Amino acid sequence: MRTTTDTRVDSAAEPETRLDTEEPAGLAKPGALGRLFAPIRPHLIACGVLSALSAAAGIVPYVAAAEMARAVLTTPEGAASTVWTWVGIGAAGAALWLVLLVQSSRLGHYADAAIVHDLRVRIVRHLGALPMGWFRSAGSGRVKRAMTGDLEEMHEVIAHALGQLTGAITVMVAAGGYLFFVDVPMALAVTAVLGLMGLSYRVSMRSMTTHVNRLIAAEGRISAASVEYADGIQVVKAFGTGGQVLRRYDDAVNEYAEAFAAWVREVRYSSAGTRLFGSEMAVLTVVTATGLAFIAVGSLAAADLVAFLVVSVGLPTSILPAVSAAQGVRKGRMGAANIERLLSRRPLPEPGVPETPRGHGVEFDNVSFSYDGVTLAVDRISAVCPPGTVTAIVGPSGAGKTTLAGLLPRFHDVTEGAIRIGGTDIRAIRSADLLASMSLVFQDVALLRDSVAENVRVGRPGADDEDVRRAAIAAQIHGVIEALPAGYDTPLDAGGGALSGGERQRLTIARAILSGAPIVVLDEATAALDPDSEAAVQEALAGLTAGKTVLVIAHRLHTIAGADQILVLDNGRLAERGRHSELLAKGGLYARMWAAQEGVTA
Ligand SMILES: Nc1ncnc2c1ncn2[C@@H]1O[C@H](COP(=O)(O)OP(=O)(O)OP(=O)(O)O)[C@@H](O)[C@H]1O
Repeated sequence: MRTTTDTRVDSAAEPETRLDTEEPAGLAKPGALGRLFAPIRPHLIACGVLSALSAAAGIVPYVAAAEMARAVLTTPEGAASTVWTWVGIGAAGAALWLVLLVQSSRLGHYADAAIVHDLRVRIVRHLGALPMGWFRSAGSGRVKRAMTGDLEEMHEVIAHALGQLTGAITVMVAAGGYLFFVDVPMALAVTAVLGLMGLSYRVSMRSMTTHVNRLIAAEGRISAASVEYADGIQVVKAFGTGGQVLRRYDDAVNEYAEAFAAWVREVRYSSAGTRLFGSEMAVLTVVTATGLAFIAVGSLAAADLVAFLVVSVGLPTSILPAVSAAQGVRKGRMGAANIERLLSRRPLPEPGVPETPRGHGVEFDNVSFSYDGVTLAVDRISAVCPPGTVTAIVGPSGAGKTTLAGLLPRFHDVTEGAIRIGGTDIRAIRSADLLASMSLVFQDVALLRDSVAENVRVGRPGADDEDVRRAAIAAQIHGVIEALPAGYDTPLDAGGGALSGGERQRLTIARAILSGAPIVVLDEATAALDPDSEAAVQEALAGLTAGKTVLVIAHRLHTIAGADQILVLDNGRLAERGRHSELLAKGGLYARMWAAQEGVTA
């Protein structure tokens, strides 16, 4: 079965599946940020206004200091009252700066909490409505990125970057205005230094998107190679393929380092220019040199130079946060684009007027399905699976067994034909009811980070401890659970911790038994279990499947020799159908597969 948690190295190596037709991260319709932030626009505007006012108030103490100096230096005798007035103005500015800063930060964080919560709920609801097949194709990394990384970028923009940007712009305008008011030629000299800083910054950011996308792609390959290594560690160790996997990891790391080095190489001069022209040292040097020269020729008063020294030297420190804020906004735009793309994925269509199936027999009626719209993974298959019978699906690897079985719980919707349960098209059944009507037991056993009891109770939330115990007994796992350190209360990690493969599978069988769903879709484990475990699993399955409509994807034919009907798939088509003895007598594909397996196992 092709699943996201398969332990096969080859499947883990696939960076993208053909189903996942998303554009690369970050390349999306512009304006995503604005659209996602629409519900909190009034808050953001208020936050921006408060940040701007706070930044303007923050300039006042500097201006006050400069004005005091000018007053004292130009008219020392009558300066006292002017000085005290500016002391008052400066103090009021400082107090206002603090109050407004706290208010704008409070508002920003409030808006942030509201929108991030809103987006989280929307994402979770949307993920709940997406077809299961999407999760299998996109992988857990995509889901994790939307729930964590992309949302963090949003937080960065709302809670920090917007305030920093508006603040920096206000400082530039307010302080610049004051400096032009004091002396135009000097103000032009300061503008020239800061202009050079802006120019260098623009040059260094010219090809940022290209470099960032290259880095993101390399990062993706590094994490794919790490997951591949961790997921396939058993195969890697057993077959000594570690070298090959590690080489892929090395290549990805080298590509990342090379991408980074290329970026650094390209921007080394422009970045240095940004730092140099954006430093207090540069502004101080230019202001002092130009100011003294102007004083020497009599075009500038010494008092005015003091004003420039007080106000302009602090400008780079106020403006530089805007540089990182601008980057934060860029990243936020990428995160918003990713979230918007996820939210725009088509959910599983729900029926307008849901129907209730009359019975639990399953019928595949001329069913076809294609992942890529070109090749049919399932090609016009018809079969009837009456209630209380076992239908086995067999066939070579890639024949379409997993795909066909996955169409029943609507992991994907059929491309053509129909699947019916109790005579009702599954697309006319509410998806929650559809899933409640079946137990899915897959080989990539999904366990929760919770106690053993809760892991079984997932089958029927609200079931009491006695029901859980009875299900565990029927699934032949009760004895194993009792032997665990804390019995049913033993915590499990997602991988199942101390439980063996067979035990983990029996735990999910217990879960399915507890659910009591009338249809069972089962993917038999491909990994060979030891004879004792296999016998226990088979007994557990007998407890699960009695009286149900059972569909089993079988890899080891001897386990389904007693099935009521066997569908033999080949290349997406139904090659043969019948009971074990009939198919053997036919001497076709099934008989050949049987001979090959018996030959191997004999
Ligand atoms: N998510 C997917 N996206 C695109 N193609 C897929 C996807 N999953 C399976 N396929 C393709 O569909 C075809 C049928 O695959 P499927 O996994 O159903 O076969 P299978 O009989 O279950 O194989 P196996 O026994 O190896 O699990 C194969 O050609 C496979 O490459």
